[in-house]
Amino acid sequence: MLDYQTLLEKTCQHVEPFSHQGEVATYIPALAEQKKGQFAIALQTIDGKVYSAGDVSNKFTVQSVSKALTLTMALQRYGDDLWLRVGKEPSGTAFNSLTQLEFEQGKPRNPFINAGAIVTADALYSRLSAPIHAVLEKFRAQSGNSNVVINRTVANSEYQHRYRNAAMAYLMKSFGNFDNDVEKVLWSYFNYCAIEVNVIELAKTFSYLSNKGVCLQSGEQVISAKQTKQLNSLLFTSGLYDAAGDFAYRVGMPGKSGVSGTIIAVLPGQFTAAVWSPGLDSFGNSVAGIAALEYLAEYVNH
Ligand SMILES: NC(=O)CC[C@H](N)C(=O)O
Repeated sequence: MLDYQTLLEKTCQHVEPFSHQGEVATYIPALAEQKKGQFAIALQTIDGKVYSAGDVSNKFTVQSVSKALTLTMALQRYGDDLWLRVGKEPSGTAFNSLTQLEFEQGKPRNPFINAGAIVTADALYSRLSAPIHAVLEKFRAQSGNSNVVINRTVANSEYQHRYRNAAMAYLMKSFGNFDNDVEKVLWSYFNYCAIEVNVIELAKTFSYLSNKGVCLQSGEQVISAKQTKQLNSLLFTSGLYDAAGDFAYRVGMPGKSGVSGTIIAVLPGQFTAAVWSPGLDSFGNSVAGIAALEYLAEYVNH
């Protein structure tokens, strides 16, 4: 097998043409300013070593990748009771689809589509006195960078253009699956999405997913080894929305994507990887990001 550093550099070369493909997200105006043609990749192995290549110092907002961490924090507090409010099945619909929610009485299919993450944010809101601060602090502790911040421009832009997410949240409220003030919970959700990192920080934040629930930076047992397996299974079936099957087939690892063009991928017992490239396919997933992980997957043992 190639050593990781060489592999990441080869991956960068391989995906260069893909990094110009796709479209940057425009439905959040502040994200529309991202430029295509950029690419970065990092991974942290379970012995704590970090490898990276490409535009490594570039910052981006985590977007829906935050859903994996907020789900983790909700599982810490609710355990399996969380599943009374959100399902575990793949949705087969877009991340921001409303239709299923009406048919299924306001219970979102899974915690990774927007509706599921918003109801998870509502659950967290009930248990935390300062939820935005708590999630940000978690990112800081697990990324090993105490200076991680929230991009206020992106958070405000998302809140201003919140119509679809607000529609989902109010629909859930109408079905009785929402406990707190909708606007306050939405604001917290957008702040989680607007946390800003680089690929190294992001890979490190999710090291616990490849390391039986133990964060390599903080040393904390974040969730149990069993819950980690369960969370990885859900990422495998639903982390890339209605493209989860294609991603599973091409990459073969649990993953979570975000509309800033970032994706994390987990190889349990080996490493957590993070990629970023802003050009998105029609499912809202990074074109070069998926191509990179597909390439990487050919060279690693799993
Ligand atoms: N897929 C995503 O990354 C979506 C997250 C984005 N903040 C939204 O709510 O629309």
